[in-house]
Amino acid sequence: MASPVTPTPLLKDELDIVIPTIRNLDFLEMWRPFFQPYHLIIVQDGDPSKVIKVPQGFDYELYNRNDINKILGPKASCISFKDSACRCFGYMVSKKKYIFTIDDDCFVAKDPSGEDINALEQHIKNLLSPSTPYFFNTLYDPYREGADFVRGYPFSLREGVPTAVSHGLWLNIPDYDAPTQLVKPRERNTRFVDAVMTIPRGTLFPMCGMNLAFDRELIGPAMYFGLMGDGQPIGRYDDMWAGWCMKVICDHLGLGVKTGLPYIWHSKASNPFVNLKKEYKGIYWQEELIPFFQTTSLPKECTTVQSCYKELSKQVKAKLGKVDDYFNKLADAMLTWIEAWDELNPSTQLQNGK
Ligand SMILES: O=c1ccn([C@@H]2O[C@H](COP(=O)(O)OP(=O)(O)O[C@H]3OC[C@H](O)[C@H](O)[C@H]3O)[C@@H](O)[C@H]2O)c(=O)[nH]1
Ligand SMILES: [Mn+2]
Repeated sequence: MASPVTPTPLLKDELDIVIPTIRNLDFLEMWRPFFQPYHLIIVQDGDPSKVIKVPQGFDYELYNRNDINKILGPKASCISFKDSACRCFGYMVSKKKYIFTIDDDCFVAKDPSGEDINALEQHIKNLLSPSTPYFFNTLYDPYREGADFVRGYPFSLREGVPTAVSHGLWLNIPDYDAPTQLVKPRERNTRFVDAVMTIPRGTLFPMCGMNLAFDRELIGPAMYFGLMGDGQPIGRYDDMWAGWCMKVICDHLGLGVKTGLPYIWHSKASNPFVNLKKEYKGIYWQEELIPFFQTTSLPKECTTVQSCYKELSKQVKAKLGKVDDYFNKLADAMLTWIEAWDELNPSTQLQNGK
């Protein structure tokens, strides 16, 4: 009797898993059944002389700060140090169409039936099915098995648009800001919501980098996680900044962003006092940043992610430079990022990421 053929994991040779880390990578043992077939890109932050042990059997490349400096030269200045924002270097050096990024304190969660959740498989499903940013489907993801568009949903919109980003969530430790963490230190997220939905066009959202996947060819150059951490006045706004820039560009280019399933189990609460020191400026700056992104418009001549991003950098400098000089530096770093991206990925300067 022939042994059952194990199905080839979806996108096995078209997806890289990017992990920022300052710790050991034992968490991979729990993910082995789901991650082992895939190539890992490990971005080691902090002291490059520290040896990061990768469990046996994983196919990976590892970059520390010395490697980043060697590969990018002066352009390495745009890659953050001592902040998880460094993960975006992994997006830049990857050669694959898709990226899944996960933190090293995120583990396999269980769904209400007690089954292990293959977060990677769900992200791939999210990315391979269209999004519906122009009209909200009240039964959530219409492309999901057992669901569809509801009555009154325009047939002209049922084809949907390509999905650029899949934003997953977290059981146990929720991704709260420091003030919320301080007032609710024991709060845990126990609610499993069985839904995936498209974030409507024109709506921003707080993108968390903990459990995130995206189509690198559609939106990769917009996934810059900014200037954070060492030497910078702000931290823990890396993924937020990337999410706002990305969403404005996705809306402009007609691409979709989904949030919801899959869940991971977030195991470690970082120190709220340390977090407060990192993020406090962001808490009041964002009251000006959000209106900026909500009112930003990109000219129709911007038809590639790179051209959109360069235009966004110009507007950041013009309109946010007066909030704080940091945004002038960030606007310049956005341009450096795109230059570095194009140097490492010469073939991606195409129309609309196609
Ligand atoms: O200096 C650093 C600190 C951490 N990392 C790596 O980044 C991942 C997240 O670190 P950690 O789990 O300690 O922080 P959280 O507060 O849970 O992270 C959330 O908020 C900040 C970021 O937006 C992050 O994406 C969120 O998940 C982890 O893999 C650390 O090893 C680092 O590279 N450099
Ligand atoms: Mn964490």
